[in-house]
Amino acid sequence: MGYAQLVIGPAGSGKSTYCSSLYEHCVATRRTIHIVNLDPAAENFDYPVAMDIRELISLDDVMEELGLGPNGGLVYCMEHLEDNLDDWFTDELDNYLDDDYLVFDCPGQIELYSHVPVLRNFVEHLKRKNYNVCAVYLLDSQFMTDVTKFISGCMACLSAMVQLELPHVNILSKMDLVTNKKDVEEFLDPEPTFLLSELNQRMAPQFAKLNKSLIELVNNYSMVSFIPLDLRKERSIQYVLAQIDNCIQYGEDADVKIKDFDQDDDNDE
Ligand SMILES: Nc1nc2c(ncn2[C@@H]2O[C@H](COP(=O)(O)OP(=O)(O)OP(=O)(O)O)[C@@H](O)[C@H]2O)c(=O)[nH]1
Ligand SMILES: [Mg+2]
Repeated sequence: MGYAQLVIGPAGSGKSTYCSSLYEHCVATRRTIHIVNLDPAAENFDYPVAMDIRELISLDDVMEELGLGPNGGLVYCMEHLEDNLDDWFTDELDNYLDDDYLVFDCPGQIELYSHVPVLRNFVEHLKRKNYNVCAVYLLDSQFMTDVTKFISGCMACLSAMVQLELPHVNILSKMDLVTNKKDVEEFLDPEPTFLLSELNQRMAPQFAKLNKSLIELVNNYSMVSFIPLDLRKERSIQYVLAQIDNCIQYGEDADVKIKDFDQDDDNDE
């Protein structure tokens, strides 16, 4: 059984930075993880890149040869990855062991999470290869200071969840930039009634019915819950990682292995 995090979220929400901090955390705690770059437009990396979509296809070539812009080019690259799941990607995956832990640093284009089925098929492929997969959705805490942004952030997140049908952990990134923690805390695990009254206050009366439906929708998918992440704090990274590990049942198997190992040791004596 392998383990995988699919790190997703809007452009600039901090996905790649999260991946590199997670990598450093794992080095410090002597844990092995491999970070995979799935963003054909990425250029600089603060983590060692275990697999790289840019080895499969070049965004510059695609844009030049097909006359596509950066976003169309990216979608083309991702679809090319989809077409190569059974060969290039499977070959790459074969370099890793059954119990390895992979973290996929995804591009931020929102269409990948709303209606382009590439990531969905990518996840299905990982599952077929016996990986436990968890979606890690990053939302920038800078956009969490008022209820309308919160709801729109939730809707984008929800559309990703409906697409991917994966267990997910929602993270509020860049908490170090939040000066007034109180403003954000209101939105970490909010009561639906609080959200509704905030929303009604913000918007004209004719939206009351729509507001109610929106809050019900977000609430029914039980996804209005975010874990704050402050990358300056080791404890914060550790907590987030523990939640994700729990989601993909990572620790459970590891415990069994340590026990097996100890027993072998005993036998040797
Ligand atoms: N202060 C602060 N800045 C951050 C944090 N995480 C990311 N940033 C900054 O936010 C910007 C975007 O971060 P990235 O990690 O590249 O975001 P991304 O989600 O990978 O972006 P795309 O791949 O373009 O979608 C960079 O300037 C980062 O330095 C954080 O925790 N704190
Ligand atoms: Mg990135």
